[in-house]
Amino acid sequence: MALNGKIAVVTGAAMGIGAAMTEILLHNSAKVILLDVNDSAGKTLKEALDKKHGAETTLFINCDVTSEEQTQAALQKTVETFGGIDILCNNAGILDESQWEKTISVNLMGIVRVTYLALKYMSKLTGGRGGVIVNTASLAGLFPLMSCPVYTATKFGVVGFTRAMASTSEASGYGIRFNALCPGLVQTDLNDNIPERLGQFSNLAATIEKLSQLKGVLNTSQVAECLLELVTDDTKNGEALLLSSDGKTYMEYPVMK
Ligand SMILES: NC(=O)C1=CN([C@@H]2O[C@H](COP(=O)(O)OP(=O)(O)OC[C@H]3O[C@@H](n4cnc5c(N)ncnc54)[C@H](O)[C@@H]3O)[C@@H](O)[C@H]2O)C=CC1
Ligand SMILES: CCCCCC(=O)CC\C=C/C=C/C=C/[C@@H](O)[C@@H](O)CCCC(=O)O
Repeated sequence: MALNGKIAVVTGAAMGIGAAMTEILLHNSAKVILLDVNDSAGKTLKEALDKKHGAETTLFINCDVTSEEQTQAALQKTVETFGGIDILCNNAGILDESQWEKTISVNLMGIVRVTYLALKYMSKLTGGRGGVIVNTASLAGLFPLMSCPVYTATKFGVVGFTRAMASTSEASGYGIRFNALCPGLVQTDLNDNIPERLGQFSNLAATIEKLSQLKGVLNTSQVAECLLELVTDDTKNGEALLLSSDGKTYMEYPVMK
């Protein structure tokens, strides 16, 4: 898919990986709707993007992906303003093992919610143009992270949901590709104050430090490059793209006979 003039929605766009995804999409001439709960960070980023890319190329909407009402309103505003949605990057996520229900609500239920609401506008079955949905999972969606069992569970869920929806879409004719992005540790705010984020497992904080020393820490631009690949390569559907300091590779799954 060529990105020129395409309409992309990015959740969790105000900071970290989402902000880098927004930048690379704009750089490739897409228009981007930034959804985030962090109003001040979203507005600050929008102002900076206006100077660089022009005000008409982006829209920031304060939207909590755990809210059906806010998400529906944000997608409706997107379509009213830009005429459709071609690309959805389900990226919003948190790490807070002490608030495990909230973690499931944002990381897994949020992705299901935004996807189902966006289908109405994207699916060829309901008048949409088709397109691509990329869900930010994690290496912890493929390999267990011992200090973060609930975060791990949500990310395994995201990978499973993505792969199942890829088959659903193919079988039903939505015209939408679904792929999961699985980075290792990335330098963002999510990696600050790790002991507090681990809750009852804070005794294992040193294992994360060890992991970062052993495997290194990625920067957000490296993750954004992988997003670009999953969005633009029309052959990719139902894939999980792993990114670590060793490089990128597609997960190979056994085929059921
Ligand atoms: N930083 C890392 O090491 C890795 C992060 N990831 C995943 O990447 C995604 C982005 O994370 P980072 O950029 O690292 O974190 P971050 O904390 O820097 O940014 C997350 C963004 O999501 C927003 N957000 C949080 N809850 C939200 C909600 N309910 N509705 C809308 N927006 C919400 C935040 O306000 C923030 O702007 C997450 O899904 C995370 O699990 C995956 C692998 C590694
Ligand atoms: C608090 C850290 C935030 C992590 C956010 C992420 O999504 C990063 C996940 C990155 C890598 C996960 C790799 C898991 C690998 C394990 O299966 C094993 O190889 C490492 C064991 C160490 C451990 O479990 O801590």
